Amino acid sequence: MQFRSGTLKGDEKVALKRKGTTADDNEGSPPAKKARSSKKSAPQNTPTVVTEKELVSEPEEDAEVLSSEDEDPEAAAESQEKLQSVLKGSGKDPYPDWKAGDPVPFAALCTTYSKIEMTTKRLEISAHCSKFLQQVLRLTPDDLQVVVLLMINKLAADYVGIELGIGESLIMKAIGESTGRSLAIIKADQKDIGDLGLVAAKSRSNQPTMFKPKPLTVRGVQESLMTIAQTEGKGAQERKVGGIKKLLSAADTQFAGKGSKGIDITKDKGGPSESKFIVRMLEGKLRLGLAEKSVLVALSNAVVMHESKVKTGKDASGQKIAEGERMLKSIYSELPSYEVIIPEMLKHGIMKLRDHCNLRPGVPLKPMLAKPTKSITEVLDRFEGKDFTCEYKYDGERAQIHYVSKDADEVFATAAPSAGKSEGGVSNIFSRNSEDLSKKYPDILQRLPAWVKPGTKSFVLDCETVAWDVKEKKVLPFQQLMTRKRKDVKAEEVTVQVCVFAFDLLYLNGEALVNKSFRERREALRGAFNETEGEFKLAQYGNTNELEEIQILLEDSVKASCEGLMVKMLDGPESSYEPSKRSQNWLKVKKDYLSGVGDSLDLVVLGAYFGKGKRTSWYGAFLLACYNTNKQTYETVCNIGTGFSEAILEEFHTKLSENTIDHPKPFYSHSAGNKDQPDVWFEPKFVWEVKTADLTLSPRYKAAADQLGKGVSLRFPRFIKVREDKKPDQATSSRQIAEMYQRQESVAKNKGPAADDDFEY
Ligand SMILES: Nc1ncnc2c1ncn2[C@@H]1O[C@H](COP(=O)(O)OP(=O)(O)OP(=O)(O)O)[C@@H](O)[C@H]1O
Ligand SMILES: [Mg+2]
Ligand SMILES: [Mg+2]
Repeated sequence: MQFRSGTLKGDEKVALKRKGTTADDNEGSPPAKKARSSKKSAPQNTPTVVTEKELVSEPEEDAEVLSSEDEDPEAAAESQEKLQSVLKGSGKDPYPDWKAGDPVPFAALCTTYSKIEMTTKRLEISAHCSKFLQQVLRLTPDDLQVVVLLMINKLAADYVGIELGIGESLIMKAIGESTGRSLAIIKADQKDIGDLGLVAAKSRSNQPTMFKPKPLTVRGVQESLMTIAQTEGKGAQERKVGGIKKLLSAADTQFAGKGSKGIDITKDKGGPSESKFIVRMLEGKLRLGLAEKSVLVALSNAVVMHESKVKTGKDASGQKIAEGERMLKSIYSELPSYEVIIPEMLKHGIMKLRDHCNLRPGVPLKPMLAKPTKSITEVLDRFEGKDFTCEYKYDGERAQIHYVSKDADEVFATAAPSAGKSEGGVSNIFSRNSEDLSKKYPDILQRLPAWVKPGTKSFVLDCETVAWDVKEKKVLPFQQLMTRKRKDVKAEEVTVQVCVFAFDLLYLNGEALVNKSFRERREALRGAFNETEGEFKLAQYGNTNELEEIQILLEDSVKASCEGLMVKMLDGPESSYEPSKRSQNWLKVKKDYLSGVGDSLDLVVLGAYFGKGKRTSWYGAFLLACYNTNKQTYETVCNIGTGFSEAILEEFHTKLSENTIDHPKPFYSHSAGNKDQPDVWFEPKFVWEVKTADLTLSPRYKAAADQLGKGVSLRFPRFIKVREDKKPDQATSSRQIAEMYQRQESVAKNKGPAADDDFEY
């Protein structure tokens, strides 16, 4: 098939492909230029004009716990006040039936979950959370940590690497076996109801019970989930099913024997059913509309209220509540570990946390992220009147290196399970996801001590690992890095050499540097390390505000096999390191930016279409989605069939077919139209990086539809690579897509489609 520029939308192209062509016909085709000209010549693709008012979206909780992107301080103050009035309202405990010192009943947590699920109002959600946590603090403070972790649907901090996310088929099997219903009936119910949690609740409430098992406790459930998550090896699946069955049999004892009157799934979203929430925890998604950030805020509120009641017998003042919230947010951004913070907070009080909890080697923090830009002129506009620096943007894998030498004074019991820990020090590499990469890069850890100057005893370093051509002495493309094994790599057997490019220093010799200016941090970085050719380098940079000079830096960076530039504020509080935040103070300029879009997207694979011709046994095209962090749903954004090699299609077929599900998940937001249904649906698991010519509004897709009225879709989407370092809920958010669309439209309006290009490759 010939690619006819300007006549097809990306999705139409996929549709055509399905009629008998192969997926990568267009390998190497629609370049940005064609796509742009197509936009001019295809007026039917011109997006509907959206008014300012429509663009004002609801404030959205970001997946990154703390990123309070562009928060409006006035609105924040107002909501603080409202929250306090809600909090101070009725003093009744949310769950009366538990005595001080008793383990927290799981039913109590489920009651709170259910209340949260019944409202969409952020303040009510926070209030329910906070009241429940206050009751935990008063009656069973020892369980606080477990309760908080379950509220954010985690079994442990990310770096521990324990995750749920059990496949539908195992869960269905366990529901069937534990309730004596056949798998066929469970499947039929699932088809009908579309929500496994509710299927479990229904199955359970219809079941006559012979004896009454002991009620579940929060701690007991957490321990069982942990065991299930950690089951590996021979017969693991059977043992997992066994574990789930046990949990489900002990669930909902308060409803047991009450027959179908127990739970009416049509009412109240199934109510506080324990089975429902257990199943959702197993699936890895609670779907309460409870963002991690809200739990953090509720926790700080609850602790401040509790402390005040204990000390003075009265409610805390609004000011105290606000102070507590600021304190906990700031602590958590440097030390994102409830396992460390909660015990210290219970021991010393929330306002004393700074004395006990600080950034520390061994506990990875969420990295600071950058905002995309479309051109150097945009950078100059944004940083006008400020000193900034332009660093090469290396194209590899983000890495946070944590190190404490064996003879340092600092000893932390909470370091991640690391290679070096048993010998006394800390020596870890963490991914952007806070996953422990130490087993992937033993060669880096081995060489590390040689890069450190004698006085450097401990540090946390932010850097990019890049594949390195030892012979030619230059950076290799990202694809080379991906050919490295991910686990159990032996330093002697490394085939792909890596060079570490360091660009920030967050901690040095016992002191956190995150609040210092970038100029100072860079100075400290220079002072603490020795560069070693091909092994360890500081990121190349130039400090300039001149357009032409930046242009040259950009060209040089590309010659050095980099992706473009990272432009960073140098001085003042704005140049501090902002963990987990996509900051205005870090801007990325990519060499191959496409007008109006500026960056690639990372999308979740939800479904696929079978290929045609010789590819009937593989998938030829895929349905992709972005993530709505507010609603915790996946919103479809395009069909894609371009950019795949045969080998990769074969590989994807193998991997994806293990994750098929019979019906789309209830948290998939997709078009209901018959012709828009993919041939197969998948569990949300894989994240792919995709480039697009531009964004357009389309009734077939749902991305950012809340903000824009209609869904956004991608034109000429093209597969770039698998994002192994991103989880589905770290995919590009609906809000980012709305932002990209708005910026594209404002550029189109002001200057015409491609008028702002000040460089081109
Ligand atoms: N000098 C540098 N300073 C900061 N980051 C750098 C630098 N060089 C390379 N990087 C990498 O660039 C990344 C940011 O740009 P990139 O477009 O690669 O982001 P991404 O991983 O796709 O994530 P997202 O699209 O969510 O921002 C950083 O996370 C880091 O891994
Ligand atoms: Mg990158
Ligand atoms: Mg990206």
